[in-house]
Amino acid sequence: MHGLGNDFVVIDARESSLPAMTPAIARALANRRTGIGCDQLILLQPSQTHAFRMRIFNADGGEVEACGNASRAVALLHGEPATIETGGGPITLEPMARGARVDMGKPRFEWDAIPLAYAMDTAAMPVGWETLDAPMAVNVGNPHVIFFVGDCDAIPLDVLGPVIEHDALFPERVNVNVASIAGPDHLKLRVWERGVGLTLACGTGACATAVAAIWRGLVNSPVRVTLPGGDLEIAWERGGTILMSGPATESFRGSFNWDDFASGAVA
Ligand SMILES: N[C@@H](CCC[C@H](N)C(=O)O)C(=O)O
Repeated sequence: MHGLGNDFVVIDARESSLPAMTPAIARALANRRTGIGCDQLILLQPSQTHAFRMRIFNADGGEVEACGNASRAVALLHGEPATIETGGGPITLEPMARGARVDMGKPRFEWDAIPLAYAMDTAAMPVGWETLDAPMAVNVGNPHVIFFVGDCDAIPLDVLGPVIEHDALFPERVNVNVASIAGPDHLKLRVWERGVGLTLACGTGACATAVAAIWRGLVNSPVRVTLPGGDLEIAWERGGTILMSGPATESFRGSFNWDDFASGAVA
């Protein structure tokens, strides 16, 4: 499945049992040369507390807390409204024609909730990397840092993204967003995703960037966020939860031999 070109292998194990997923197996499945190939591996499993549980593994094999685009894809797959469990907290899915609306929960702004390595004002961080400075950090289930720039297409995100992702300021690493204000209700955004790299779209990046722009009074809610893969609409009022709406697509259904990946036969 994919959301705006951010693509996923979704394994539906809600009614079947699987051997334990490991970072090595996730990495092997995500490998575009020798595996199936995806930005994120999504594993659906039973939940004790909610309709089901969505686990997310980045292409580097690391398990993470949230994925906005996959949430819409999973809403489409599930086909009816549901509140589900994720590592970043419960989220509510509402499928729509060719996509979904997702209540992503409340953003967090405390420095230790991002998390950062030490205390600072997360709304105007006194830090910078080359031409990028004074970002805002927001946790929307997963950690994001957001830079507002004149022209986000002019930023060498392929160079600065990995440097910022791995900076010691971010003990759990970070997703790096560069955004430009395209109008009072419109943002343009590019994202360097933690554990993946440049992607065509990042749903949580769009949520975090919209929240940061609304917080700073740069745009109104709802705001259209244009990513390289297409558009999302994000609505957020101070104190409230984030509503994300946009498309999702099922590309194909298939099967694979688990043992090929588990044994290391497929790197
Ligand atoms: N593509 C995702 C975000 C996936 C997780 C992220 N790379 C992280 O490490 O937190 C999205 O659509 O939100």
